Amino acid sequence: MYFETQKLSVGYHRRPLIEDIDIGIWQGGILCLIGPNGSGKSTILRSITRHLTKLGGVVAIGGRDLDGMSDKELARHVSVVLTDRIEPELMTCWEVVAAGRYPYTNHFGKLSREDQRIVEDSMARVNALELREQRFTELSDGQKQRVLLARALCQQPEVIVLDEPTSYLDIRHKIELLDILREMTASRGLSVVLSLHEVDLATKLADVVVLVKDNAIFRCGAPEDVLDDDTIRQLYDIHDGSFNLLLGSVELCGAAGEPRVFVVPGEGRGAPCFRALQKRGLPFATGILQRCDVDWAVAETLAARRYEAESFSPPAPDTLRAAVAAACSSACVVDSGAAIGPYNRENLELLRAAAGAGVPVLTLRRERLESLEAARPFDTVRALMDEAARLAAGKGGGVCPSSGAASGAIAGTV
Ligand SMILES: Nc1ncnc2c1ncn2[C@@H]1O[C@H](COP(=O)(O)OP(=O)(O)OP(=O)(O)O)[C@@H](O)[C@H]1O
Repeated sequence: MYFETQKLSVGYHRRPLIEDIDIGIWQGGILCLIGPNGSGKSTILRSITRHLTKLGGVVAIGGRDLDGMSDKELARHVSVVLTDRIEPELMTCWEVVAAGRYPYTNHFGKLSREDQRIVEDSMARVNALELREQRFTELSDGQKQRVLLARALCQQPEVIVLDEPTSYLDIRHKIELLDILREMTASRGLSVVLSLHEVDLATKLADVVVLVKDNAIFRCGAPEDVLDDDTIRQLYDIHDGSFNLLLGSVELCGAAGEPRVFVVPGEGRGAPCFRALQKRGLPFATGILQRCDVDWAVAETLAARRYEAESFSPPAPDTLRAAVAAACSSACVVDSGAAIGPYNRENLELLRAAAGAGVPVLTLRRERLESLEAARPFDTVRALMDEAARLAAGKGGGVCPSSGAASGAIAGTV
């Protein structure tokens, strides 16, 4: 490993917070700490960079113990972007970035032409050149973050340490930051050690993730091997709602209770309907859901009841029968508008059965489906859900299907 810690112990007032930290990353690699608030990520990063005195162990770069380096020497090897907001009175952004050249300048701190070129280049890399004459204290948090990154790059370090560098950045600047780090690791062999709160970004950026929890390194390894939905639930003690790593999406807790609305999903079109129902506090059932559909992952958390089939397969007859019965006894059925083909034709049967049983079918579909003329089209999810909510509250005045009608529909379907 190019950068590594051996039996590192970190903490405050001589009291260890985390001990025996053995982590490392190769030249050109990215190591990312993730974990809940207060788990110790910043403490580890500050101890690595000597902003905090470590309580024991070794931090080394290229086999050299950092303890043996002067501050200036350390600054040539390691640069740092921490969460502390520096407030340099009256300094322009150019001057803040130029301060990153101090490990290379003489006693008078005079910048050579080459130094000036590097400052300019670093600012250009983070798209901050237009801020050069502005006072640092007058920038937004996101702009400050970019200027501080430019300063860290300007130090031309071998290792860059960043504590939650994305926290103030909008989506575009987050992507840009991650691109810059990836480009620097690939082109210059820079090693990166950082902490992130966005687990999904960590999976996309890091070569190694270190999961920090309960005063210990909980797990460590390649994100592909270490991170899954279960591990994340454990890491963050998630009980309500869920996090889906594949989609990088957080889902809140779904409404519990007897479903009054039935959603026919597919192609990810079910998910916006599920979320709209969740926001209205309406429990819903959904089917037929295929495991390969992204709707499946969202429904797993939000649906009160699910009727499922294996990927690219028809549902089991019992499942279909139960789904039809559920749809036919709902206050309304929502057709999310997914294309119907050989692998999900049962969903069309389901819609027809519900319509045949007199259940209002509300659809987001643009084209009318054959033998589903009774479906009421809606242009927006919101308008449709307003109607679904009205019907679910029993204000529809529509037909409440008799059990006879429902069973007839089921018999005709299956
Ligand atoms: N200066 C300090 N003195 C004593 N304890 C501290 C100090 N700074 C932080 N701590 C404690 O150390 C623990 C770890 O804090 P740390 O800031 O490292 O967590 P973190 O994982 O970076 O959290 P977050 O995700 O919220 O930034 C916390 O319990 C915190 O209260």
